[in-house]
Amino acid sequence: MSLLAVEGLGKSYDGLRVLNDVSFAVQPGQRHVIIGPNGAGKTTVFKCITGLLPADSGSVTLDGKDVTNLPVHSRVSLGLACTFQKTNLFDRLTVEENLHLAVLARKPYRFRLWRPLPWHEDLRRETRELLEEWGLWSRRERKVGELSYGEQRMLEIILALASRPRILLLDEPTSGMSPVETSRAASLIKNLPRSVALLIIEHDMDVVFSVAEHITVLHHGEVFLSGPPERVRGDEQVREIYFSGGARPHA
Ligand SMILES: Nc1ncnc2c1ncn2[C@@H]1O[C@H](COP(=O)(O)OP(=O)(O)OP(=O)(O)O)[C@@H](O)[C@H]1O
Repeated sequence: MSLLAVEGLGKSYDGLRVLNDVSFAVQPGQRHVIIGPNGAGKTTVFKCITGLLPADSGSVTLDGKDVTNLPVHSRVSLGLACTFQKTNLFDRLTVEENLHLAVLARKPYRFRLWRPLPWHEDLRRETRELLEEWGLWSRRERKVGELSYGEQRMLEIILALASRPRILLLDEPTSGMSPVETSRAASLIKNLPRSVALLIIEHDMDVVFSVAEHITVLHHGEVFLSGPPERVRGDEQVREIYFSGGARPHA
């Protein structure tokens, strides 16, 4: 069974149709990349999957459960996590404090001043494990606002993992990064654990082909092609879509 299934998704903004009958599926642990020219509807698909926007038609199924009408937080508790292009960190807190808050946010408790010590120690230990696992130990005391843009975006991916998602959606994880940062981010993404499936919107073709196991090409709000990277790489019309910007998809 697919981990995520998007079926017949349709969406309009003010009467203008931007998604039309979009269907694709993501398998457990799969690295699935969505590509398409500017305005193809990629971010809108993400917003419908996460619940930030209601779909006009179609359905979103997560691990066999229809989540089409569920709010964002319910989808998160079913194992969905997402990072968007704008970073969402606490600049004045340290790397460790940001991560600690992300770990804390996963715990199904409301804030209480007095908690048994082991509870706090568990949180702290988990935070430290994540810092070590992702090579952030030496920078744990740095204020997030002092990190480079690329480091902040990578930290955000790591924070998203703190919720132990089954599927992580990354919207243009390398946008705005220098070439060095881009290759670091690509290797971080490649090393993410297989317990989490990845659905990634990406424009950088080197990153796309180094990470993707499956690619869905969106064009004018429709799925133009969905298949393995070799098929996408060899498709003349996909090249035309990207490099001439003019081709309409075959039906
Ligand atoms: N809130 C909105 N109101 C009206 N139109 C919108 C809104 N958000 C997006 N659009 C339009 O919907 C279409 C799809 O936008 P979307 O951001 O999903 O595309 P995209 O493929 O992610 O583009 P990009 O690669 O440039 O980020 C575009 O024509 C865009 O202008």
